[in-house]
Amino acid sequence: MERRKVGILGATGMVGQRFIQLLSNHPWFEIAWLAASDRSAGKAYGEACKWKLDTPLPKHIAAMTVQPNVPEGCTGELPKIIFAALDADIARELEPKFAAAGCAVISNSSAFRMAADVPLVVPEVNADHLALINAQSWRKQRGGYIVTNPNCSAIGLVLALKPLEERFGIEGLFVSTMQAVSGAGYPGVPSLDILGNVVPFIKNEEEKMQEEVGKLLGKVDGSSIKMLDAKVSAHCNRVAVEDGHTECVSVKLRKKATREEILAAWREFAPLSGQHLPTAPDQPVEYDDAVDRPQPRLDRMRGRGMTATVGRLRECSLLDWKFVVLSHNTIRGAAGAALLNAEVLARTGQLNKLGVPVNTEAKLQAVMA
Ligand SMILES: NC(=O)C1=CN([C@@H]2O[C@H](COP(=O)(O)OP(=O)(O)OC[C@H]3O[C@@H](n4cnc5c(N)ncnc54)[C@H](OP(=O)(O)O)[C@@H]3O)[C@@H](O)[C@H]2O)C=CC1
Ligand SMILES: N[C@@H](CC(=O)OP(=O)(O)O)C(=O)O
Repeated sequence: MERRKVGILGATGMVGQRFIQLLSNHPWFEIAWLAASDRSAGKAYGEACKWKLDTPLPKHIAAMTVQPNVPEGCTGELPKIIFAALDADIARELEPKFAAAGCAVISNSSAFRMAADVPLVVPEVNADHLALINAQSWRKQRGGYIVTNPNCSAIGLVLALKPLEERFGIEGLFVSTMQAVSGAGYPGVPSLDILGNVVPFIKNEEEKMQEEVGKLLGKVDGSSIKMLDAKVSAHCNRVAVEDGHTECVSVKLRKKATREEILAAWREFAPLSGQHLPTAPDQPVEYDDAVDRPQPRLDRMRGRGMTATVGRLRECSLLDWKFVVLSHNTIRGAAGAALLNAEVLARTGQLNKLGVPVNTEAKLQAVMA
């Protein structure tokens, strides 16, 4: 099968590099275009980027020229599938330009996550929300659209919560995070601030987690999302860990559940099985019953970085149950999340009619039974 050509906006950053790593041998997609800021445009990628990952930068990618960050600046044909890894302010300006040019913009940034007609999606949790793209004006005019994935801490959290919400309902939750430094991009948090230290503040993070969980676990209601009716309180902290966000969660359920019932809900959670999506892990949520797991260094690469590891399930004297969840912030929490969204869009035919006006009848068949 011929691979579809894709582009990466923000290709030189921490998430952009993960996109390159995950796309390098992807069976469905091939990198054909890379863009970053004006500082990088015109340079060879290998010169513009400080490669920080532990696999080598592929030679053919290092030799590619970084393009200007506008659709019309492309030498040759602009790929119609754009993975975007831009800071929110820049994304707010640039992503609509690419959607208006008929591209599927598969975004990591928070800029449009809470917009009423923009899907905020983790495929195992709410793939049916992708139907919202049909309400976007870019879709009607030239076929383009924006799809987003959540904040990296919200992703691990909702993977653990979705099986509980489905079976028991969630009334409220309290979560406290320990977030890796790679979450702040490169160069990110100064070493003198973080070494031997914990910083109990990440700008806007608690607000984003709280509101995104409501949308992710919400229900499609016509052409909008009815938010989950639950109270969410988040504390977010930066810790001296390279990759992997750890979260301590206490949850109040609507229906009482035993420990065995909760473990079964996680174990049996396999909404994408049978879809054969290259980036989907066999087990999206894995429980480890060792007393001292999950740990970022030991567990972040489970399921090739796409599995959320849960552990330490025990009764909570304030709410009902408490547990710990860990997920890789730049794979499951960013580039891998966007890639999985693109794979679902490919499977459901939503990457076919880009660059042409689209009849807005919802064609998407939800991939979840
Ligand atoms: N790191 C993480 O764990 C996660 C990050 N995200 C989100 O993903 C996005 C990217 O984050 P991250 O990779 O960490 O950030 P980085 O700071 O590491 O990278 C930013 C990227 O944006 C590019 N850029 C900056 N200005 C412009 C511009 N005007 N036009 C085009 N490109 C520009 C940079 O290019 P240049 O090199 O030329 O400056 C670089 O490629 C952010 O919205 C972030 O919040 C989401 C989930 C997790
Ligand atoms: N702020 C997160 C990463 C991130 O970029 O989040 P968002 O995509 O919501 O801006 C962290 O520091 O770990």
